[in-house]
Amino acid sequence: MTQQTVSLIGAPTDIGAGHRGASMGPEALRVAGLGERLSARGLKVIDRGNLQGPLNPWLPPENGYRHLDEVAAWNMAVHTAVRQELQAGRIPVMLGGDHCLAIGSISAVADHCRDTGKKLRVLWLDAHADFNTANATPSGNIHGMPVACLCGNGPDVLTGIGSHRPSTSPQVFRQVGIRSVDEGEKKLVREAGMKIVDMRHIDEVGMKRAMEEVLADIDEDTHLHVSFDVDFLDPPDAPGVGTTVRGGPTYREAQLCMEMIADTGRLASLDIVELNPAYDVHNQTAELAVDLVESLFGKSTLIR
Ligand SMILES: NC(=[NH2+])NCCC[C@H](N)C(=O)O
Ligand SMILES: [Mn+2]
Ligand SMILES: [Mn+2]
Repeated sequence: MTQQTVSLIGAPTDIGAGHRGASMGPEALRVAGLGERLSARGLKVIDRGNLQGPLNPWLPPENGYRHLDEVAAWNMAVHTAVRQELQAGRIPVMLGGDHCLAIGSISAVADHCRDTGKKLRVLWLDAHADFNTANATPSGNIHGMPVACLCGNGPDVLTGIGSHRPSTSPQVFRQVGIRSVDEGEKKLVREAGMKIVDMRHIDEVGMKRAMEEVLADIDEDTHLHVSFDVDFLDPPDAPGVGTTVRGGPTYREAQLCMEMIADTGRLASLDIVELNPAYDVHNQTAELAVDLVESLFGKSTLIR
């Protein structure tokens, strides 16, 4: 097999979040050895450095959105960078930054899939559904809205990023690890028919069967994008995030999830978002994220 190339793209901003500090995420992932570990897995790694965008003015929401113009500017930068790496045949790994940046990365992946005739599948690993709208949001923070925006439900400056509006549809998503959905947001995910593997389902059937369900209809034509919100993980293991929710996957469950994704051989792009070093303890959450991303790229403890 030809050697695959991974491009690391830093997007150092907390523009869509309710806590400051995710802007330090890209550097914490580098310090935790992300590039070196992927190289050691046999991948060619190019670090594109960090994108630039507006500073965080830290203002209250206006008309239901906080920092809307700045969020749009950052996402346009992410879109362009991710698109470029895909066109060059590389695997873009977007280092957030908060989860609003998935609007830019996934719209780029969706455009690329339209160009190449691939079938897009997004695995959204998260404690949250991130399907809020200006009406449903309890906070105005746009990191709680990217999935809705990508499905065309959001402000024009965000739903219009990329060459197609909407960029994608709820059918494209499989959400895993979900355990915090706001009241109005629940109604929206139900109406949209969003396929959600929530923690209750993982408790009931186990991570193995839950992931078998999630990965069932992936085939050789699938472009698999993983949007990994680090708050997916159980907070005692991963304190370095702004919005912790108790009762996430254990270390072993998260490993199995990543290993089963790797086994499909279809991973073609990745976001690592919401890592917040201001809340971390000795960079342990960044190190855990790197460990799991290695598994996503095929590291395994299997002996047989
Ligand atoms: N990407 C995240 N961490 N999202 C958290 C969203 C929290 C909450 N549902 C909100 O909309 O404000
Ligand atoms: Mn999220
Ligand atoms: Mn989250």
